[in-house]
Amino acid sequence: MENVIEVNKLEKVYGTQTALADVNFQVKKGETFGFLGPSGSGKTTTIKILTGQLRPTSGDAQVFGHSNSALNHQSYRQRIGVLTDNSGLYQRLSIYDNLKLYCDLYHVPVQRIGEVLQLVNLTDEKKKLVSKLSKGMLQRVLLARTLLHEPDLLFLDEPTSALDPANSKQIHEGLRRLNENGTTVFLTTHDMSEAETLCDRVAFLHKGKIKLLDEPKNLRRKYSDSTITLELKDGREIVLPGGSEGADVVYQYLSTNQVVSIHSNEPTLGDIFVDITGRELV
Ligand SMILES: Nc1ncnc2c1ncn2[C@@H]1O[C@H](COP(=O)(O)OP(=O)(O)OP(=O)(O)O)[C@@H](O)[C@H]1O
Repeated sequence: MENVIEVNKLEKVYGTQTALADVNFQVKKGETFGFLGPSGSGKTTTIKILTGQLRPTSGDAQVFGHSNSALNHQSYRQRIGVLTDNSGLYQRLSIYDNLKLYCDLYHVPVQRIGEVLQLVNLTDEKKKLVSKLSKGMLQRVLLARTLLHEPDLLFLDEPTSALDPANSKQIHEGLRRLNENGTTVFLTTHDMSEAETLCDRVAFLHKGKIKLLDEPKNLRRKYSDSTITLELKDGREIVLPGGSEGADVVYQYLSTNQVVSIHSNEPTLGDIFVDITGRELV
């Protein structure tokens, strides 16, 4: 499959602070790629390099075949969307009028407004003034604006941080619909459940280095201890080894009708991250 992003030996040093050290990864066309890491691990620096806002100290970041020196060109910018926390919305205008202004400015047909509002589930709210919106709605308007020019590649830096679960879910649904339409998404987050929900593959970044890169299900399988937990009707929980030894015991409890539930003990992405780096995600 075609690679949309190719990053080789990327390094970024700010003064004496190394933000990225020998970072290598590829993002395939149509995939949702999660760049995960705690605060200060280098996520924003990577997005800034990939969107042409920052030059790397060394190494190469290619997007759509353009090398990093060409990533601030207009032709590249038209193919990407970047969701940042910089709102730039007009408070006294409605959602619709804000989006229309953007359409006029960037020569996007106004019919597109209806499509993007539907994607972020704001069709019924389009006449509301931006000054009256909740944080979650505001974030959805910003996402809608990012999508107006139909970018092939979307960069999202912590899209749901500071949102409540209901609003995060709305954003996730919009992103899933986009992904179904073939948009490639590069997402940074420190929210591991968000990554599990949305990402085809994830990279774990720690202190500017990629520690792991794979599909979430492969990582969970790789780091699973293969044990099984049985919850019994008398309230006990029994942890059993996988394989035939555990299967025999499971069968005995099942055949005597004592079992409430059976779980395989797969780790979450958060567990794996802590295992690899020895620290919690914050
Ligand atoms: N302009 C800058 N000047 C100096 N150091 C910087 C600059 N920008 C970032 N850094 C440092 O580079 C490292 C990586 O920062 P970066 O913002 O990329 O991390 P992050 O993973 O996006 O963090 P967060 O989740 O808090 O946004 C940090 O140690 C940070 O202090």
